[in-house]
Amino acid sequence: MATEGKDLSYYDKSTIPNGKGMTIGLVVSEWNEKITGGLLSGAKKALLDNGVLEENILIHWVPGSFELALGAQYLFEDKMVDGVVCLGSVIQGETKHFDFVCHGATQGIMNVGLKYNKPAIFGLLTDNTMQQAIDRSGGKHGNKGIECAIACMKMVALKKKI
Ligand SMILES: Nc1c(NC[C@H](O)[C@H](O)[C@H](O)CO)[nH]c(=O)[nH]c1=O
Ligand SMILES: CC(=O)[C@@H](O)COP(=O)(O)O
Repeated sequence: MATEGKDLSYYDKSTIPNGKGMTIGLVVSEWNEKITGGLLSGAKKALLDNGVLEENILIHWVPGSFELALGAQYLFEDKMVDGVVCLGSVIQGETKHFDFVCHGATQGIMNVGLKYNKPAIFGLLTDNTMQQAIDRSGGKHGNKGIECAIACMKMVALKKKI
């Protein structure tokens, strides 16, 4: 199922663990800041709405999506975070650069979560157009930031349960 027809902002609150004891990092790309700022707003609100204390939400900006994984690694290495949500927006330009940024960011985010055995959530929008990015960062398809914050909370809770 594509994003079309899915509301990225929807979640069943009854399935969300209480976030009171969780510390969550939000690493955000400066590139396409209007888009990533929307993702950040959604993610932060979702965490707060489900019990995560504001002082336990650690927000850090990195230059671009290619740096998201290293930003997450800094948090895993130096802070007692339970999980990190990586938020970025890559929009196709004239060249193949889009492919390399997306690939590098994707592999990096996956690998850092596996390395630290903690959730590093893939909040990267990889869009053909700015409108597609707008639609997925609080527009007609909802907010990928909300989806990713909820995914992070669920994975943190799962790790504690196992
Ligand atoms: N074109 C986009 C970029 N490019 C920058 C890279 O992410 C990286 O910061 C640079 O190559 C230096 O290492 N980043 C995005 O997040 N979105 C883009 O559309
Ligand atoms: C994803 C990118 O890096 C891209 O926006 C850069 O644009 P271009 O491919 O036209 O150089």
